[in-house]
Amino acid sequence: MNTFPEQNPPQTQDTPFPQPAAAQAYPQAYSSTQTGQSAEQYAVLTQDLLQTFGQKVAVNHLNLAVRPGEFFGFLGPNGAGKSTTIKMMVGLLRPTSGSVWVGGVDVWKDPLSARALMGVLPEHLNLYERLTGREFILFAGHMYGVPDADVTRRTEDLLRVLDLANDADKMIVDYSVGMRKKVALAAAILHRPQVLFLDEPFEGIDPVSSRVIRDILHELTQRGTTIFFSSHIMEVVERLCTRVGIINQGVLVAEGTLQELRERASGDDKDASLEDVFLNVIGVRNENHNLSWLD
Ligand SMILES: Nc1ncnc2c1ncn2[C@@H]1O[C@H](COP(=O)(O)OP(=O)(O)OP(=O)(O)O)[C@@H](O)[C@H]1O
Repeated sequence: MNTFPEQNPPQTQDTPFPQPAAAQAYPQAYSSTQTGQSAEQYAVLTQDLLQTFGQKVAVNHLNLAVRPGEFFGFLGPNGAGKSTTIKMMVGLLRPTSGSVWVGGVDVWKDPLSARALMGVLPEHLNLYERLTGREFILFAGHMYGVPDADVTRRTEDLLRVLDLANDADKMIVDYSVGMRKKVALAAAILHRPQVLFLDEPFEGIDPVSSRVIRDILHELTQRGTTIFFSSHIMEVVERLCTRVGIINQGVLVAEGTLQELRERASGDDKDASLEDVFLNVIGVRNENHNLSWLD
């Protein structure tokens, strides 16, 4: 009996890249989730995840397996389905069908246990605008049941390293885009989550804070946290990620280490950048992009 698909469905678009392969990379994940045996071996596991909005298939039978401690970069062009996938993974958007496990917990069957294991920086930040930055981070720590003394100490540490200490007593409504993102990030990591989901964490962040955040994320993975993040910034993904998945039109079109993706997507060009690989995988061709009316 094998009801689980071996691969993601065929791509809707003609690309030079072979079929992706969470199911090939981690076949045991997919052979035994049917019997409920192996989800706990994975930090994040999706099985046949589908999301439709009317006629639009935003995420198309996604099968993805992320191992504990991996730094997984999730790439795709605008509208590819990254945020929709992350929302289904973290319990913000119920899948049309399919399953998601985080830390072995079925997110849609046991959402409270799953949420306790994760930290989330969503695409659209929904912050308590009338709290100060410090109050918001303290509040998040208490919500996750972190002991009082730890909440206080970690909050002050995070405010300091994220360069928010001078604005800690200002209300969030008066924060800049980057400051809001940093305070949301602090709230997402204070309880030392097992799995951290970040949707575009570097958007609107200055280079100094960007470096600090990269260092914090690296440190978290060194200490066992799994990170699943989406980004359009190829250099950051290239520098940080141990594995990368590329989604296009809701379909996972490539997955692997950077080296594997380079070899598969760019043939002999072993020095191809992630940007080259990305453009190759999603099938971008060199076309004339001139605007004739600018002449
Ligand atoms: N609530 C919704 N209702 C209808 N369509 C939606 C909804 N949310 C997302 N979509 C559609 O689903 C597709 C995937 O959107 P999604 O936000 O997941 O893309 P993305 O990869 O995160 O894009 P970006 O990089 O631009 O943030 C898009 O076509 C989008 O218009």
